[in-house]
Amino acid sequence: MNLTNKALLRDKGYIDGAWVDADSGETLEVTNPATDEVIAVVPKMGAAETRRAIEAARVAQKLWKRRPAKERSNILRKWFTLIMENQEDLAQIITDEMGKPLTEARGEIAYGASYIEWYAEEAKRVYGETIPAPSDDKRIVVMKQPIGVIASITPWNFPNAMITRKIAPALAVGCATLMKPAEQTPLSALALCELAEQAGLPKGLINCIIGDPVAIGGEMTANDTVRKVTFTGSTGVGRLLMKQSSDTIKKLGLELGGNAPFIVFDDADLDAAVEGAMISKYRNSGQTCVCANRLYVQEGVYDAFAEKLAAKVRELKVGNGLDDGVVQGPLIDMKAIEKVEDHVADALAKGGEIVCGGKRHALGKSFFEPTIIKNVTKEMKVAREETFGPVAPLFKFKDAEDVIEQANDTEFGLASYFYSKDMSNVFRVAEELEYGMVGVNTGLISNEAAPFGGVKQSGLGREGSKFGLDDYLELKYVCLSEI
Ligand SMILES: NC(=O)C1=CN([C@@H]2O[C@H](COP(=O)(O)OP(=O)(O)OC[C@H]3O[C@@H](n4cnc5c(N)ncnc54)[C@H](OP(=O)(O)O)[C@@H]3O)[C@@H](O)[C@H]2O)C=CC1
Ligand SMILES: O=C(O)CCCC(=O)O
Repeated sequence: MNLTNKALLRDKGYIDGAWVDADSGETLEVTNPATDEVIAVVPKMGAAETRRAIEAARVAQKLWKRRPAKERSNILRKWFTLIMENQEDLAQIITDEMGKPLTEARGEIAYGASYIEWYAEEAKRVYGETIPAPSDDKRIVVMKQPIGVIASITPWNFPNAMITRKIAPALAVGCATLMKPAEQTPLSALALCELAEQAGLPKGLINCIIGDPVAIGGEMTANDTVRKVTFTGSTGVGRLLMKQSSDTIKKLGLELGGNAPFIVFDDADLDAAVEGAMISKYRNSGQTCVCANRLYVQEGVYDAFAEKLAAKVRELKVGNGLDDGVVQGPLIDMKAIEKVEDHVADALAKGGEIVCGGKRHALGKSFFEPTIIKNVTKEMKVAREETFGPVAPLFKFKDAEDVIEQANDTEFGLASYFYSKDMSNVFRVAEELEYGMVGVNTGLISNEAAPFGGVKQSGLGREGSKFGLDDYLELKYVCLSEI
């Protein structure tokens, strides 16, 4: 990897301010999915290292929570500045370890850093309240206090931003943290630790454990010192962590799977809808939990939308994310390719028709052709499961009632999108969609000022915005009585 700032390429875990190997000496290889090249070898840690990180965080938090909010804010601000100064190198690390095109990786660095900047500011605004008491001899004071030690587990699809979105609010309010990044993308996490250290974050407040997910997750959830587990990833693992956390009654933040509907009404601006679909569906090659998974197009514009979308999709350049002009990188691994192939084959067997793409890309490895399928029905896997790949299945619908029922017919409830110019339709549909987030006439909804999160089996809690701060705070009620 050809980085300007070589200090960013760390290949050890980070516990209590020290760069460390696994107790066992075992290691994991990090590979570039575009080339299959091994780009780093990192330690494979387990429960014992996790316990040490938790203890370091416990000790560090005692002092950190007492630091004035302004001091915590200044350190976070410095961290933000360092990240932006190193944006190019950090973006290259992302592209090398998970494949997304460099332009998207640069965007992720700015997006991830925006959560640190935002929470550096919000750190100073953790207001309590006084409440009028029901009797004259009492006063009710409500204070907000940091929860304590926070453990985070994050996925490979946003190796930087999913970490900062969790760690920044935690540190801002006075919590201490330990993180377990996905084993496919530990390098972005370690680079963030390096820059946090350079920003002056005291040791023990941020720790990074890489390795066996079952052992690390087991310790994080069983250990009483950890008061909150925050996770982004599949619903299956989220459910498991929730079960495991029940013995110690932890708070949970869960950002889980989605099955986002993207609805185009007859009255929509069709070009805008196509542009939104391109962003929402093909961003990160379809590998985000808010990616459009089911595209519902009203009868009157179905064929026109399919044609316009296909014209854009055929232009997408697939390849190594470091190469000029590439906008679609490889999928994360061959398991991901097999899932996408299975969804496409299932749709074709049940009457779906390929408009473009539909198979592995000629480049080989885990590259897949950007794909559109039409004549899709609710019996197909693409209707029920998150494909997590560059496949746009087009469903046809009659009217608003019909499409709302189909859109809500899923156990998931993360992101949803629709395009319409009729204001009465806009309000009604936005209210009726059972989702935590609704994009109206836009395919891109994520930013640091907005509450990101889902309903139903898409998770618990919100990340980003002023609401995201509350997830790292406990309310303490103090009752003052006259004597
Ligand atoms: N909501 C979202 O943003 C995401 C959704 N997904 C969905 O999940 C599917 C599978 O992707 P995958 O990457 O396997 O997602 P996972 O949920 O398996 O992985 C997410 C994180 O959880 C960790 N993990 C896995 N098993 C456990 C466990 N038993 N205890 C504690 N931590 C665990 C992983 O570690 P390790 O890497 O070491 O296995 C990783 O850090 C995707 O196809 C997609 O549908 C995936 C990623 C993000
Ligand atoms: O896929 C995810 O894990 C969610 C991140 C995407 C976003 O923040 O828009």
